[in-house]
Amino acid sequence: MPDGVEITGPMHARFDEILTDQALELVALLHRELNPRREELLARRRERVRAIADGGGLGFLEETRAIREDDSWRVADPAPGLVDRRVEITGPTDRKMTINALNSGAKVWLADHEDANTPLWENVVGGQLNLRDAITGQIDFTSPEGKEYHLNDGEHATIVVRPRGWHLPEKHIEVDGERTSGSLVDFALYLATSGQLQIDRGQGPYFYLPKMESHLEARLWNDAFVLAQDFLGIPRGTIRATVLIETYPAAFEMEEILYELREHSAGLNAGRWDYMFSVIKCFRTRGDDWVLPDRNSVTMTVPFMRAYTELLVRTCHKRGAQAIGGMAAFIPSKDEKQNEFAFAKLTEDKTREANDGFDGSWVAHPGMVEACRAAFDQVLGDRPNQRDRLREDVHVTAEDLLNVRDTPGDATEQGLRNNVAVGLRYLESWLRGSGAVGIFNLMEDAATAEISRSQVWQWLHNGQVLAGGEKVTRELVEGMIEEELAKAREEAGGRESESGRRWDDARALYAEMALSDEYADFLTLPAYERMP
Ligand SMILES: CC(=O)SCCNC(=O)CCNC(=O)[C@H](O)C(C)(C)COP(=O)(O)OP(=O)(O)OC[C@H]1O[C@@H](n2cnc3c(N)ncnc32)[C@H](O)[C@@H]1OP(=O)(O)O
Ligand SMILES: O=CC(=O)O
Ligand SMILES: [Mg+2]
Repeated sequence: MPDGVEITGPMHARFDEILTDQALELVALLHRELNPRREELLARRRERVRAIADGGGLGFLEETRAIREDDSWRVADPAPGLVDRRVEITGPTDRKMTINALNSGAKVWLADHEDANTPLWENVVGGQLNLRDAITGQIDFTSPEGKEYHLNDGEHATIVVRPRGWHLPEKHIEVDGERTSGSLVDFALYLATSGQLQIDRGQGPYFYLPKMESHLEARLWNDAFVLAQDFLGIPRGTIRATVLIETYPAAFEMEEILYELREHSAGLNAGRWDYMFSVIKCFRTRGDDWVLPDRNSVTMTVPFMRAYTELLVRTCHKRGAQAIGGMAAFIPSKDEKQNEFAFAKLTEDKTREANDGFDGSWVAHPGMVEACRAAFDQVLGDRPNQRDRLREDVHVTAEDLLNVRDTPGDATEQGLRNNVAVGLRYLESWLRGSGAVGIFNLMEDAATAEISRSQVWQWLHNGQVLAGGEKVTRELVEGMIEEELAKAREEAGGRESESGRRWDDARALYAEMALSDEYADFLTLPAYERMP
């Protein structure tokens, strides 16, 4: 074990293949060099939230105007495997999903250690083992029912790993007695154990970077890339990273984020669900102009969402970067009518993105890959992307990005109940180690769960009156929590079949997240403390 490094989680079978001396040395190096800055940047986030609560706003930065006005810089050309990204599938890195995602026909697989993953120690290290086995072609799986899974002979999706966001710690690897950063752990373990294998296959270690709130956080990632490449003897610029623009502050720093990462950049993605969460979070105490209607009525065509995606495409293409669309949360359903609806909505969503200039987009389920591809084929044809579509017609202002007031739709009793029902079901699943789950025919993950609890918090603390005339009160929400918990328990098979279930923990956590006066920055932080 390298000096100062301690593993506090169990060493299960084959964990030593991932927790190698070299990988842990890299974790230690990155922790010692970068963790103090990570802590400072997290403190800056808290200051910014305080400033907004005190009446401050968001806007394009004066101090980086020169970067925005300098037309001479571009990001790196797309790396092998990332030239054509018209359809990308996302999902957790368990063994079965890994095989299914790689076989799905998508161009890219976002192998997720963020929104779709509970950072259980077994998932953190086990996911890396699955990735490595997939890259060496030695992955197969037999389900408890006896179904066998192997990689197909054909082309497989390019692997792009999404490490945890800067806010999340890793408690099972300590350096000098301190918890490490989940981001740096996920990044270092993948790079050290699979990076060279990917290079040898003619691709590279590729990442999706989540939940950043400023270009300084992008600079921190870039510094991690440079340090890690030098440490491992990998040429600079080999790593490529696509940044999710999924926080409100980051929407004002898109160009700066591309600039910081330019030799490693693979573009930007519209992380629409976390974006919505961040909008609620940033302005949650600022009154009626900032209150969003029911989650399901905040579509991509409402003014503030439209401004954000238009600016994202414009910014990327101006700098030669790819613009990747957001997640359509629709998943196939066994109900024929519901299924038709899901496919129609997905096609509408992907067609709009393709017409707007996006180079590709996300789906949550293998059953949706073809529909997304078809929508992009219509626009791209044989071209691998449409980076040449500059969208010089787009002129988005700060006011456009901030125009939440003109979002149509109501806050309804049904919307409130749906937030409670989804949040409880999701948290129960998360606490059992499954961070992505299909609920009421939609994909739910950490980002959508954050919306559900934040919206309840905002409506309650804003004294929101629902469309039917009822005011959102603590008693109303508490009553719904009990009712929806009872329904969820019943649907899951009743109390007799509850062994291993965590309904009571989910109720306690949801109530804390939605009702307490002190708003928690991320629900995954207190949730993580409830995990072994
Ligand atoms: C806001 C954001 O960040 S979005 C990105 C993060 N979120 C995600 O990545 C969620 C990805 N999606 C999923 O995890 C899943 O689709 C779920 C959990 C929502 C639904 O999964 P299931 O309940 O298994 O759906 P369903 O039964 O229809 O799946 C059918 C098959 O497709 C597979 N499958 C479903 N989704 C995926 C996926 N994303 N990747 C790989 N395989 C998948 C299932 O494993 C299953 O395989 P099997 O038939 O061999 O058993
Ligand atoms: O990560 C994606 C999102 O929408 O959130
Ligand atoms: Mg997200």
